[in-house]
Amino acid sequence: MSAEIINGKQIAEDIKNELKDKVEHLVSAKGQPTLAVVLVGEDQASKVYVRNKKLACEYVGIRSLSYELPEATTQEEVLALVHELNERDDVHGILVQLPLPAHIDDDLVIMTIDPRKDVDGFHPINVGNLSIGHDGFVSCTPAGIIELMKRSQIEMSGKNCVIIGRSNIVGKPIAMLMLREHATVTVTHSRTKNLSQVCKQADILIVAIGRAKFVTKEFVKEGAVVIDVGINRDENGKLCGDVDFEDCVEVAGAITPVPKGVGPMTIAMLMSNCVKAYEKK
Ligand SMILES: NC(=O)C1=CN([C@@H]2O[C@H](COP(=O)(O)OP(=O)(O)OC[C@H]3O[C@@H](n4cnc5c(N)ncnc54)[C@H](OP(=O)(O)O)[C@@H]3O)[C@@H](O)[C@H]2O)C=CC1
Ligand SMILES: Nc1nc(=O)c2c([nH]1)NC[C@@H]1CN(c3ccc(C(=O)N[C@@H](CCC(=O)O)C(=O)O)cc3)C=[N+]21
Ligand SMILES: [Mg+2]
Repeated sequence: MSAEIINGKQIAEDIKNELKDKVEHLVSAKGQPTLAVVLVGEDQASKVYVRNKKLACEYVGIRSLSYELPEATTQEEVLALVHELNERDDVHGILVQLPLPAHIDDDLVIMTIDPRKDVDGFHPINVGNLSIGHDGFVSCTPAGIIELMKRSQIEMSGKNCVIIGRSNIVGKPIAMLMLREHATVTVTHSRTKNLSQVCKQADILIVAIGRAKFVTKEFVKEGAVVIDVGINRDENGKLCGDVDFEDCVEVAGAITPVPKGVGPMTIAMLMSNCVKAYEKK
């Protein structure tokens, strides 16, 4: 039996269409919803994401302002720009593409963003609200994973969920969200012993490591749901996930591909957060 392949691209399209409708009805006296995107330096992958974000904005009816700054931009200059965007009434969302160049402190920049404009959900206020179950911005990739499962009728309540990765932008927030969905959650990382055996207990396995095709079928229980967050290049330079798709598709019950899985959902949820920031204004 081969797994159901979850079409993240299609679900993301559905969400963007819903948002486009919503924005059409909302836009009136308040002016157009606006996202400011800040990119520092020449990272090629970042440029691709930023372009995808702009295209999504255009589609949904969100105005995007883009600030593409040279690698040599100082921390003070980035902070000054964030302050300026915080102050502007016509800017509803601010996204500073990570990672920033090494001479700039990511945490300091994130903390400077007005939490009400923090559509990435990275500010400590938003992270705190998520962990105590209060309303706020939830980071886009984890929010996208939950939405993907809901719209694919995947039951989360009472299920055994194992996450590989404990980063602030994926592993930790997805753990909080899966708890909120009443899953039993295990978070694993590079010091976890017997990783494949722990993963094999999972009904839902979420993988966010950053290593091409790391997860093979030895990690996957028969019929499990496998969510692949990884974005890597394989030995031929082709985009691939952290999961060895060809190997795992045989044992999993459902699986997300890379590309066209979690990635497009991240962008759809960013659009959703921008509309939310605009509505709250
Ligand atoms: N699709 C999307 O929208 C997005 C995709 N990504 C992708 O997801 C992946 C993960 O990103 P991110 O969370 O930022 O990465 P980080 O590098 O911040 O975190 C990686 C995590 O994986 C763990 N890890 C590394 N090696 C192993 C190993 N051999 N065994 C078990 N655990 C291991 C690390 O453990 P430890 O903490 O012990 O070091 C760490 O917790 C990347 O490929 C990234 O490109 C990221 C964001 C959005
Ligand atoms: N402040 C900030 N917020 C982020 O949300 C953020 C970030 N920084 N830095 C980098 C990561 C990564 N990320 C992705 C977004 C879309 C795709 C995506 O659209 N992927 C397509 C393929 C894209 C391609 O062709 O390369 C897919 O998987 O189908 C992937 C990864 C957001 N991130
Ligand atoms: Mg840095």
